[in-house]
Amino acid sequence: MPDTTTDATADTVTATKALLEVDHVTLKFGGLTALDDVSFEIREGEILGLIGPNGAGKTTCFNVMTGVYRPTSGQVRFDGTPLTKMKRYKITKLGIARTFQNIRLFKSMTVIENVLVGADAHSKVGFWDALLRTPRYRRTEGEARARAAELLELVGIKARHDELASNLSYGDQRRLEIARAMATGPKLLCLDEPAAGFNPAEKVKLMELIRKVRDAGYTVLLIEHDMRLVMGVTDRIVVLEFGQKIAEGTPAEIRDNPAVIAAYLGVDEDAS
Ligand SMILES: Nc1ncnc2c1ncn2[C@@H]1O[C@H](COP(=O)(O)OP(=O)(O)OP(=O)(O)O)[C@@H](O)[C@H]1O
Repeated sequence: MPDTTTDATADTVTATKALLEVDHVTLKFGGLTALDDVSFEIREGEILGLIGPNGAGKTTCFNVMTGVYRPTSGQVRFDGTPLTKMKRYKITKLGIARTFQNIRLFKSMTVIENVLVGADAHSKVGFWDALLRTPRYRRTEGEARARAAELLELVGIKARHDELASNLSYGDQRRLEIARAMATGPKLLCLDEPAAGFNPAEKVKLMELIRKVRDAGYTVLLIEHDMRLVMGVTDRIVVLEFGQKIAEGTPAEIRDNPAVIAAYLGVDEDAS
């Protein structure tokens, strides 16, 4: 686990390649500029936090990265490939997965079935293979189940694989959402406020899980309101305010940044 508060670690992170690049992205909703010439990158293997006060543009930025919105100008590149005109399912196939602020599970399916739905999005088995239950289909299905079980193990809910998703606690439903997103085989996992509604003990467990996910080889983007969680788990942080990037750096740098403090305290930077 890298200690990202040291300069040496910051240098190490700098040396890794950019997995996703947000390049001068502007997005307008009618007269409102939700993102204003925003640029930053997510580096392979890091946990990047995207923070900012309410309405700063975090979700919009997330939606641009995952193909929900197209930027008015600028470009997003993933592994060097421009995403700007790509359909959402193609973006998933390229290797970007996300969870949602409001949990979106199939509540009447079992826990493992929810993960298998995610895996299906990535499956190479065709319609006829599935219909005729060909050996190729059965082999693939077996592999998908084993993989789904591994993911449930990773997020800590394997013992409950046969339960209905609706029977899980709120915290475990969020864990299941993460496992389902990981089942699409992403390189980049985007978590949209995963700690919403969590108590402090659940937040500590979530931090452990996020680190575990990164240590398993994923790059993680985290939008989160809880500062303690963001500061405790990320390698770097990008801060938005009124659609503009106002700061970028390690948690220690962000904590001491006057523009960030002013944005969060709601005071005028010049007056502070
Ligand atoms: N679909 C939309 N149509 C019009 N305006 C929108 C739309 N989505 C977001 N906005 C506006 O864009 C700005 C940025 O919103 P966004 O939801 O990205 O902020 P946020 O940082 O995620 O906020 P929060 O922390 O409250 O979730 C806000 O002023 C919001 O009202």
